[in-house]
Amino acid sequence: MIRLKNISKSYGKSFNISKLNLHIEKGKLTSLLGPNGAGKTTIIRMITGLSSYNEGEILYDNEIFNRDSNHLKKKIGVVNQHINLDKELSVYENLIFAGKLYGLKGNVLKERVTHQLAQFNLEIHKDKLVKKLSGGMKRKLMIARALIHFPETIFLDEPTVGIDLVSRKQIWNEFIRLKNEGKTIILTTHHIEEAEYLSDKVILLNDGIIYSKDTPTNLINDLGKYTIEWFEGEVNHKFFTTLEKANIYSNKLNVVYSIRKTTLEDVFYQFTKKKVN
Ligand SMILES: Nc1ncnc2c1ncn2[C@@H]1O[C@H](COP(=O)(O)OP(=O)(O)OP(=O)(O)O)[C@@H](O)[C@H]1O
Repeated sequence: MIRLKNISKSYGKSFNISKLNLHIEKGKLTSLLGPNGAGKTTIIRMITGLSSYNEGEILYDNEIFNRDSNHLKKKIGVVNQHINLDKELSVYENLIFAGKLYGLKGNVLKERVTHQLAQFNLEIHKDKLVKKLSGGMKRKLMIARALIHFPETIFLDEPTVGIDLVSRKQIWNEFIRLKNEGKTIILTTHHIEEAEYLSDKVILLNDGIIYSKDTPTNLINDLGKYTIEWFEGEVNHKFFTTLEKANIYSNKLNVVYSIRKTTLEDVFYQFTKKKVN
């Protein structure tokens, strides 16, 4: 379990996290969702030792984690939001280099690299220089690289940006496989359907403050399981706990409408609208 206790951090006057408390459960996939600038990357950077904080402590299984906790860092894999591959090296060389940084060598290193190339459909590109890869391929390589040492805890900061739908779904399967192996995964994404599909828990945050933490199903049920959607100058939504209540309401509408199941995207949209406006 990862625990943030009373974490405070500020970037001058522009952004402030004050006494943040958070538990991230072991073996689960937890998503951090929030609008641009909510603080998702800042939180991930603090938990992975890439950013400092002013106050508080971070614990991995009751052990204090700081920027010098190298033995704990070896158990972590991080996919950064920004592409930070070595673009003058090939796909294969990037994976070899990353593996060596984690102390892998010989046949073990070669086997891991071969495994990762296969998992992310990168075999045919293995000798290409990174600078010649498409954006989606670079993203896949970022994920393959972060998992080269089979980490226990995996941080994915917008890992599937720019990846096509088919590849994205293959990557989702890989994340589910990792979760089923007992890995702890922390995800940020602007693909809300990705978070709905993958997450055990979703954290909604804005301005460095956590507003909710629950399962996708509970967050959806809290808003109302059924949505009526109609257009009257703008798109309108109303949420209902039962289909019967939605039907009664819809009978009073004199416009074209649709009734559908509420999604996590509706939850996120309502949350963001309220917090940003
Ligand atoms: N190095 C920095 N120096 C100053 N301000 C920063 C720095 N990094 C981030 N910020 C500010 O901190 C706030 C939170 O940024 P952060 O990147 O954590 O948000 P985010 O939720 O990940 O956003 P996005 O969805 O756009 O990636 C923003 O207002 C941002 O401008």
